[in-house]
Amino acid sequence: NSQNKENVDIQTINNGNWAKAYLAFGSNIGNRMDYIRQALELLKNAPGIKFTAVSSVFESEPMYFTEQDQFLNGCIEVSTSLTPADLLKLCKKIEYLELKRTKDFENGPRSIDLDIILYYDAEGNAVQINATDLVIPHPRMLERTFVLEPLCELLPPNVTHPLTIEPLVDHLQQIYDLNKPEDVLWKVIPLNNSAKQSKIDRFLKFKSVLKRAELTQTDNRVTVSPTYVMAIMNTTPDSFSDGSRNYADIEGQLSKVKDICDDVLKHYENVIIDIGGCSTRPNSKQATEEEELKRTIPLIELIRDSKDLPQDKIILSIDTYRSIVAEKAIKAGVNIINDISGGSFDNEMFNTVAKHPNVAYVLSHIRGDISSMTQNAQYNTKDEYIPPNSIDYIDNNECDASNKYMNLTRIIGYEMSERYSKALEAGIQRWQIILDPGLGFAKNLKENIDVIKQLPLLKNYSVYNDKSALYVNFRNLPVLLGPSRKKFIGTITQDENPIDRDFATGSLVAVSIGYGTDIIRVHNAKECSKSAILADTIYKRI
Ligand SMILES: Nc1nc2ncc(COP(=O)(O)O)nc2c(=O)[nH]1
Ligand SMILES: Nc1nc2ncc(COP(=O)(O)O)nc2c(=O)[nH]1
Repeated sequence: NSQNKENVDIQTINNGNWAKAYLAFGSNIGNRMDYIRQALELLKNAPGIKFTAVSSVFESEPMYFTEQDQFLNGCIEVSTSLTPADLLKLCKKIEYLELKRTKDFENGPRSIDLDIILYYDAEGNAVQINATDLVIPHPRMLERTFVLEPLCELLPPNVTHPLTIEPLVDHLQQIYDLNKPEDVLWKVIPLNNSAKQSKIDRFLKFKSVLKRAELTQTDNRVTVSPTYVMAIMNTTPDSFSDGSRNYADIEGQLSKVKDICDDVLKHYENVIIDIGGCSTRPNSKQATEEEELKRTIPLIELIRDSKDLPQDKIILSIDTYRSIVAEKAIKAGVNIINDISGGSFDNEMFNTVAKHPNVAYVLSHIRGDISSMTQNAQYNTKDEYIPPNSIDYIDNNECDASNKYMNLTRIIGYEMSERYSKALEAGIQRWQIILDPGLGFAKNLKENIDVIKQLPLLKNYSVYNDKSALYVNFRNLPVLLGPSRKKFIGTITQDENPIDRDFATGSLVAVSIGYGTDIIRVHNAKECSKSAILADTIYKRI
């Protein structure tokens, strides 16, 4: 298939010398995530292999032989100097020798399965093989959403199947159009089991489908699974909204945590509690690291030690931009690092998160730092959304001033895609990442409103960065919004005092869910959970 200039062709992605292969992994026995991580590690360290990208992880219904447990599936992109036959040998060695897989019968349960799906030679031409032990392209890939969905996270929409010459995204859509529920996957974010928690696999789970928007008659991927409520537990004396004076009274905080759990678990199966020991209000005085640790670690330990809290329903998050605080909080039992700085305030943050692949990471958009972000809120946008002029809306903005940006989401999306690429370079896995466009961080009233209204665009954003030859899309990445009690609400509702903004925040919770947010971060968990469950009932039940 001929590729014209602005198309992204495999050759340019393929850094010119080695071959490029796409593998699919699957596991449905034991600690599936562990098997997958071990297989990735073995692959990464194998001679003749260069890891270039890993997709999200999905939970899928077993196909063909359905009397078995659900699988975890995903895809891997590698550069390789191995021939297809040697690459197959390596996969088998990893499956059977290293990870002691036993194959009882076709399509039966397995600890790990590594399949070669596609293989492109050094010139970027798709290789076809039809041997008894190896068929490339994989003969059953076009009937499997658990292969095509992760593959479409790694490959731009113009990449076609070598035999059908049809775009992979179209093959995937054809399966979805059959409307078989078992084909719709759960996108999962694996969460660590700290010693005190039950041993079961823990995940954040999101299910999305393509839905035609009545007004625009365009198809957008929308989430149809329940929203996660992230309840704010600020332990700072000056946090601008709940002014909790009782940050030193740790028993008092524990009882507040109990109340939050009661309030949210009345409507949801899980509750995320976001513990913050250092205010991030614009121009606020920053607590020292030592002070932040004192305010947060003991509380995390107390929560995780508490016998009368529903541990397997509580997901703990720490709101910090400091890598040391993040590391200690993970040891104390948090599952999510919520970093408002997108890893830009502390050069060690990405490396720290990369060491814990079963800890989720909120990658937020910001410009400048706590004291300078308000001056950085200039975005030269126009109101109408003019999509990028390349295939299927792949942006290719060079991030220089000369470019006439058309739209806020293209600016924020591009800037987030750069942080995303840096995070992956540092070894963070795509499956760990939650996106947050950062309401109130280097944004004025108009931008905050536009961020919410353009959420469907951000969730479908993709960019091919000419400089880094990197294709990035945000497909299946969950989005978190934190509108609660913020200044832009007070400006519109004329509520000077943040504590008076809860009712308005409740409205904004519903609006945010309507525009597709997957996680909502709120102060008043009791009242906002009601807004959330109401909005979920309207917008998210298919
Ligand atoms: N959901 C799901 N179902 C499955 N059924 C059969 C096989 C066997 O695959 P093979 O034909 O590539 O060995 N793999 C899976 C899988 O990975 N996920
Ligand atoms: N992920 C995320 N975290 C945040 N932490 C603090 C604040 C500032 O608000 P607060 O001081 O009321 O917590 N806002 C966010 C936000 O919007 N997103």
